[in-house]
Amino acid sequence: MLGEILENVRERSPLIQNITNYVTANDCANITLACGASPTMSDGEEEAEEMGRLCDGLNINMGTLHPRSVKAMLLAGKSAAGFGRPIVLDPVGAGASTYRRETAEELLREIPFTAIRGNISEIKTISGGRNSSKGVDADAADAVTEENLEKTIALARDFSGRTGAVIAISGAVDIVTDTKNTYIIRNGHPVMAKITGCGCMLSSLTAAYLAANPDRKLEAVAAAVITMGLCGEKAYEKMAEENSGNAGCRNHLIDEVYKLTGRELERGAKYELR
Ligand SMILES: Nc1ncnc2c1ncn2[C@@H]1O[C@H](COP(=O)(O)OP(=O)(O)OP(=O)(O)O)[C@@H](O)[C@H]1O
Ligand SMILES: Cc1ncsc1CCO
Ligand SMILES: [Mg+2]
Repeated sequence: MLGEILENVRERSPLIQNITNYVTANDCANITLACGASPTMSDGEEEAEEMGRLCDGLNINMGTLHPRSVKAMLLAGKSAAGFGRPIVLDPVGAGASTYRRETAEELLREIPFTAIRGNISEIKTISGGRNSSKGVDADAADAVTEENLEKTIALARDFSGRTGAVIAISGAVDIVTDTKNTYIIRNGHPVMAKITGCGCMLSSLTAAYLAANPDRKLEAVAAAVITMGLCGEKAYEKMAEENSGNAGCRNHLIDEVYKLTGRELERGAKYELR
Protein backbone atom coordinates (compact mmCIF):
# COMPACT_ATOMS: atom_id res chain seq x y z
CA MET A 1 0.00 0.00 0.00
CA LEU A 2 2.75 2.49 0.94
CA GLY A 3 4.87 1.02 -1.86
CA GLU A 4 2.06 1.60 -4.34
CA ILE A 5 2.16 5.28 -3.44
CA LEU A 6 5.78 5.55 -4.59
CA GLU A 7 5.06 3.46 -7.69
CA ASN A 8 2.23 5.85 -8.60
CA VAL A 9 4.70 8.77 -8.49
CA ARG A 10 6.99 6.94 -10.91
CA GLU A 11 4.10 6.01 -13.20
CA ARG A 12 2.33 9.38 -13.22
CA SER A 13 5.42 11.63 -13.02
CA PRO A 14 3.58 14.72 -11.70
CA LEU A 15 4.92 18.21 -12.38
CA ILE A 16 5.73 19.90 -9.07
CA GLN A 17 6.02 23.66 -8.79
CA ASN A 18 8.34 24.70 -5.92
CA ILE A 19 8.42 28.27 -4.74
CA THR A 20 11.29 27.79 -2.38
CA ASN A 21 14.48 29.16 -0.88
CA TYR A 22 17.78 29.63 -2.71
CA VAL A 23 19.70 27.60 -0.10
CA THR A 24 18.32 24.18 -0.98
CA ALA A 25 16.47 24.73 -4.29
CA ASN A 26 18.83 22.50 -6.28
CA ASP A 27 18.49 19.64 -3.81
CA CYS A 28 14.70 19.99 -3.91
CA ALA A 29 14.75 19.80 -7.72
CA ASN A 30 16.99 16.72 -7.69
CA ILE A 31 15.02 14.83 -5.07
CA THR A 32 11.82 15.56 -7.01
CA LEU A 33 13.43 13.94 -10.06
CA ALA A 34 14.79 11.10 -7.91
CA CYS A 35 11.32 10.05 -6.77
CA GLY A 36 10.03 10.05 -10.35
CA ALA A 37 8.32 13.45 -10.48
CA SER A 38 9.34 16.52 -12.43
CA PRO A 39 10.30 19.85 -10.80
CA THR A 40 9.90 23.49 -11.73
CA MET A 41 11.48 26.04 -9.41
CA SER A 42 10.23 29.32 -10.88
CA ASP A 43 9.29 31.95 -8.32
CA GLY A 44 8.41 34.99 -10.46
CA GLU A 45 5.07 36.59 -9.70
CA GLU A 46 4.54 37.27 -13.43
CA GLU A 47 4.07 33.56 -14.19
CA ALA A 48 2.87 32.29 -10.82
CA GLU A 49 -0.79 32.06 -11.80
CA GLU A 50 -0.06 30.10 -14.98
CA MET A 51 2.35 27.82 -13.14
CA GLY A 52 -0.29 27.15 -10.50
CA ARG A 53 -2.55 25.92 -13.30
CA LEU A 54 0.11 23.98 -15.18
CA CYS A 55 1.50 22.06 -12.21
CA ASP A 56 0.04 18.89 -10.67
CA GLY A 57 1.18 19.96 -7.20
CA LEU A 58 2.66 23.02 -5.48
CA ASN A 59 5.19 23.29 -2.66
CA ILE A 60 5.51 26.65 -0.87
CA ASN A 61 8.65 27.00 1.27
CA MET A 62 9.28 30.12 3.40
CA GLY A 63 13.06 29.64 3.71
CA THR A 64 14.26 32.93 2.18
CA LEU A 65 11.18 35.12 2.15
CA HIS A 66 10.86 38.49 0.45
CA PRO A 67 7.84 40.48 -0.74
CA ARG A 68 8.12 39.35 -4.38
CA SER A 69 8.24 35.67 -3.48
CA VAL A 70 5.31 36.09 -1.10
CA LYS A 71 3.28 37.62 -3.96
CA ALA A 72 4.18 34.64 -6.14
CA MET A 73 3.20 32.24 -3.33
CA LEU A 74 -0.23 33.84 -2.97
CA LEU A 75 -0.89 33.96 -6.73
CA ALA A 76 0.31 30.41 -7.38
CA GLY A 77 -1.44 29.07 -4.28
CA LYS A 78 -4.82 30.55 -5.20
CA SER A 79 -4.45 29.40 -8.80
CA ALA A 80 -3.41 25.84 -7.84
CA ALA A 81 -6.26 25.67 -5.31
CA GLY A 82 -8.73 26.72 -8.01
CA PHE A 83 -7.65 23.75 -10.10
CA GLY A 84 -7.82 21.36 -7.13
CA ARG A 85 -4.06 20.75 -6.98
CA PRO A 86 -2.50 19.61 -3.69
CA ILE A 87 -0.50 22.35 -1.98
CA VAL A 88 2.17 21.90 0.70
CA LEU A 89 3.39 24.56 3.14
CA ASP A 90 6.89 24.41 4.64
CA PRO A 91 6.89 27.22 7.25
CA VAL A 92 10.69 27.45 7.52
CA GLY A 93 11.82 29.39 10.60
CA ALA A 94 8.26 30.61 11.22
CA GLY A 95 9.11 31.77 14.73
CA ALA A 96 12.38 33.49 13.86
CA SER A 97 10.98 36.89 12.87
CA THR A 98 7.77 38.88 12.86
CA TYR A 99 7.81 38.91 9.03
CA ARG A 100 7.94 35.12 8.88
CA ARG A 101 5.20 34.68 11.46
CA GLU A 102 2.90 37.18 9.78
CA THR A 103 3.56 35.69 6.33
CA ALA A 104 2.75 32.20 7.61
CA GLU A 105 -0.51 33.57 9.02
CA GLU A 106 -1.38 35.23 5.71
CA LEU A 107 -0.59 32.09 3.70
CA LEU A 108 -2.73 29.99 6.05
CA ARG A 109 -5.61 32.47 5.74
CA GLU A 110 -5.47 32.69 1.94
CA ILE A 111 -4.52 29.19 0.75
CA PRO A 112 -6.25 25.86 1.54
CA PHE A 113 -3.16 23.74 2.20
CA THR A 114 -3.37 20.00 1.66
CA ALA A 115 -0.40 19.35 3.95
CA ILE A 116 1.77 21.39 6.30
CA ARG A 117 5.27 19.98 6.98
CA GLY A 118 7.69 21.50 9.45
CA ASN A 119 9.92 20.74 12.38
CA ILE A 120 8.37 20.80 15.84
CA SER A 121 9.36 24.42 16.59
CA GLU A 122 7.80 25.63 13.33
CA ILE A 123 4.56 23.71 13.85
CA LYS A 124 4.29 24.88 17.47
CA THR A 125 4.71 28.46 16.26
CA ILE A 126 2.16 28.42 13.47
CA SER A 127 -0.39 26.30 15.32
CA GLY A 128 -0.36 28.28 18.52
CA GLY A 129 0.88 31.73 17.70
CA ARG A 130 4.02 31.11 19.77
CA ASN A 131 6.94 33.30 18.85
CA SER A 132 10.28 31.58 19.28
CA SER A 133 12.65 29.45 17.24
CA LYS A 134 16.30 28.65 16.72
CA GLY A 135 16.53 30.12 13.22
CA VAL A 136 15.47 27.48 10.69
CA ASP A 137 16.33 24.48 12.89
CA ALA A 138 14.19 22.97 15.62
CA ASP A 139 14.91 24.22 19.14
CA ALA A 140 16.24 21.29 21.21
CA ALA A 141 13.89 22.31 24.02
CA ASP A 142 10.92 21.51 21.75
CA ALA A 143 12.10 17.98 20.81
CA VAL A 144 9.40 15.32 20.57
CA THR A 145 10.09 12.68 23.23
CA GLU A 146 8.23 9.57 24.43
CA GLU A 147 7.02 11.73 27.35
CA ASN A 148 5.43 14.49 25.25
CA LEU A 149 4.42 12.31 22.28
CA GLU A 150 0.71 12.17 23.17
CA LYS A 151 0.54 15.91 23.73
CA THR A 152 2.29 16.56 20.42
CA ILE A 153 -0.10 14.28 18.55
CA ALA A 154 -3.04 16.11 20.14
CA LEU A 155 -1.58 19.47 19.06
CA ALA A 156 -1.09 18.21 15.49
CA ARG A 157 -4.59 16.71 15.28
CA ASP A 158 -6.12 19.93 16.55
CA PHE A 159 -4.13 21.95 13.98
CA SER A 160 -5.28 19.54 11.25
CA GLY A 161 -8.87 20.17 12.31
CA ARG A 162 -8.43 23.93 12.10
CA THR A 163 -6.65 23.95 8.71
CA GLY A 164 -8.07 20.88 6.95
CA ALA A 165 -4.47 19.92 6.17
CA VAL A 166 -2.52 16.76 6.91
CA ILE A 167 0.11 17.81 9.46
CA ALA A 168 3.63 16.36 9.33
CA ILE A 169 6.05 17.12 12.17
CA SER A 170 9.58 15.95 11.38
CA GLY A 171 12.41 15.14 13.77
CA ALA A 172 13.87 12.08 15.51
CA VAL A 173 10.27 10.83 15.66
CA ASP A 174 7.99 11.99 12.85
CA ILE A 175 4.27 12.50 13.31
CA VAL A 176 1.89 12.50 10.33
CA THR A 177 -1.75 13.06 11.15
CA ASP A 178 -5.19 14.19 10.09
CA THR A 179 -7.93 14.62 12.68
CA LYS A 180 -8.47 10.87 13.14
CA ASN A 181 -5.46 8.77 12.19
CA THR A 182 -1.81 9.21 13.09
CA TYR A 183 1.39 7.67 11.78
CA ILE A 184 4.23 7.68 14.30
CA ILE A 185 7.36 7.11 12.20
CA ARG A 186 10.74 6.08 13.52
CA ASN A 187 12.83 6.00 10.35
CA GLY A 188 15.73 8.41 9.89
CA HIS A 189 19.17 9.12 11.32
CA PRO A 190 20.50 12.02 13.48
CA VAL A 191 22.97 12.95 10.71
CA MET A 192 19.99 14.26 8.74
CA ALA A 193 19.84 17.27 11.05
CA LYS A 194 23.40 18.08 9.88
CA ILE A 195 22.42 18.29 6.21
CA THR A 196 20.63 21.52 5.41
CA GLY A 197 17.50 20.91 3.42
CA CYS A 198 16.42 17.45 4.54
CA GLY A 199 13.17 19.09 5.61
CA CYS A 200 12.91 21.18 2.42
CA MET A 201 13.52 18.05 0.31
CA LEU A 202 10.91 16.19 2.32
CA SER A 203 8.35 18.91 1.58
CA SER A 204 9.07 18.62 -2.17
CA LEU A 205 8.67 14.84 -1.96
CA THR A 206 5.42 15.32 -0.07
CA ALA A 207 3.98 17.48 -2.87
CA ALA A 208 5.02 14.87 -5.46
CA TYR A 209 3.51 11.96 -3.51
CA LEU A 210 0.27 13.89 -2.95
CA ALA A 211 -0.01 14.90 -6.61
CA ALA A 212 0.27 11.26 -7.71
CA ASN A 213 -2.10 10.01 -4.99
CA PRO A 214 -4.80 12.66 -4.57
CA ASP A 215 -7.30 10.32 -2.90
CA ARG A 216 -4.91 8.98 -0.25
CA LYS A 217 -3.63 12.14 1.36
CA LEU A 218 -2.61 10.85 4.77
CA GLU A 219 -0.92 7.75 3.33
CA ALA A 220 0.84 9.83 0.68
CA VAL A 221 2.35 12.18 3.27
CA ALA A 222 3.34 9.24 5.49
CA ALA A 223 4.98 7.46 2.54
CA ALA A 224 6.99 10.60 1.73
CA VAL A 225 8.16 10.91 5.35
CA ILE A 226 9.10 7.22 5.48
CA THR A 227 10.94 7.51 2.16
CA MET A 228 13.04 10.38 3.49
CA GLY A 229 13.83 8.63 6.77
CA LEU A 230 14.65 5.29 5.19
CA CYS A 231 16.87 6.86 2.54
CA GLY A 232 18.58 8.87 5.29
CA GLU A 233 19.41 5.59 7.05
CA LYS A 234 20.79 4.06 3.84
CA ALA A 235 22.77 7.23 3.07
CA TYR A 236 24.32 7.17 6.54
CA GLU A 237 25.55 3.60 5.96
CA LYS A 238 27.27 4.73 2.74
CA MET A 239 28.71 7.80 4.48
CA ALA A 240 30.14 5.61 7.25
CA GLU A 241 31.62 3.15 4.70
CA GLU A 242 33.31 6.01 2.86
CA ASN A 243 34.20 7.98 5.97
CA SER A 244 32.74 11.06 4.23
CA GLY A 245 30.98 14.05 5.76
CA ASN A 246 27.58 15.65 5.49
CA ALA A 247 27.99 16.72 1.84
CA GLY A 248 28.68 13.14 0.75
CA CYS A 249 25.72 11.98 2.79
CA ARG A 250 23.48 14.51 1.01
CA ASN A 251 24.42 13.03 -2.38
CA HIS A 252 23.82 9.49 -1.16
CA LEU A 253 20.44 10.54 0.19
CA ILE A 254 19.28 11.71 -3.25
CA ASP A 255 20.75 8.56 -4.87
CA GLU A 256 18.91 6.32 -2.39
CA VAL A 257 15.58 7.98 -3.23
CA TYR A 258 16.37 7.42 -6.92
CA LYS A 259 16.99 3.71 -6.29
CA LEU A 260 14.22 3.01 -3.76
CA THR A 261 11.50 0.58 -4.85
CA GLY A 262 7.98 0.32 -3.49
CA ARG A 263 8.80 -3.06 -2.00
CA GLU A 264 11.89 -1.70 -0.19
CA LEU A 265 9.82 1.18 1.15
CA GLU A 266 7.33 -1.26 2.69
CA ARG A 267 10.04 -3.54 4.05
CA GLY A 268 12.05 -0.70 5.64
CA ALA A 269 9.14 1.32 7.07
CA LYS A 270 9.16 1.64 10.87
CA TYR A 271 5.85 3.05 11.96
CA GLU A 272 2.85 2.63 14.14
CA LEU A 273 -0.61 3.67 12.92
CA ARG A 274 -3.16 4.86 15.48
N1 LIG B 1 17.52 13.11 15.17
C1 LIG B 1 16.97 12.58 14.06
N2 LIG B 1 16.85 11.25 13.95
C2 LIG B 1 16.29 10.70 12.86
N3 LIG B 1 15.82 11.41 11.80
C3 LIG B 1 15.91 12.74 11.87
C4 LIG B 1 16.47 13.42 12.99
N4 LIG B 1 16.42 14.75 12.77
C5 LIG B 1 15.84 14.92 11.55
N5 LIG B 1 15.53 13.72 11.01
C6 LIG B 1 14.88 13.49 9.70
O1 LIG B 1 15.34 14.51 8.82
C7 LIG B 1 14.30 14.96 7.96
C8 LIG B 1 14.13 16.47 8.10
O2 LIG B 1 13.61 16.77 9.36
P1 LIG B 1 13.97 18.10 10.16
O3 LIG B 1 13.02 18.14 11.32
O4 LIG B 1 15.42 18.16 10.45
O5 LIG B 1 13.55 19.19 9.09
P2 LIG B 1 13.86 20.74 9.02
O6 LIG B 1 14.23 21.26 10.37
O7 LIG B 1 12.72 21.38 8.34
O8 LIG B 1 15.12 20.74 8.04
P3 LIG B 1 15.66 21.89 7.02
O9 LIG B 1 14.95 23.16 7.38
O10 LIG B 1 17.12 21.92 7.22
O11 LIG B 1 15.30 21.48 5.64
C9 LIG B 1 13.07 14.14 8.33
O12 LIG B 1 12.98 13.05 7.43
C10 LIG B 1 13.37 13.63 9.74
O13 LIG B 1 12.75 12.40 10.01
C1 LIG C 1 19.68 27.42 6.23
C2 LIG C 1 18.48 28.02 5.61
N1 LIG C 1 18.22 29.36 5.75
C3 LIG C 1 17.11 29.72 5.12
S1 LIG C 1 16.33 28.43 4.33
C4 LIG C 1 17.52 27.35 4.82
C5 LIG C 1 17.49 25.92 4.44
C6 LIG C 1 16.94 25.04 5.51
O1 LIG C 1 15.64 25.28 5.86
MG1 LIG D 1 12.91 23.26 7.41
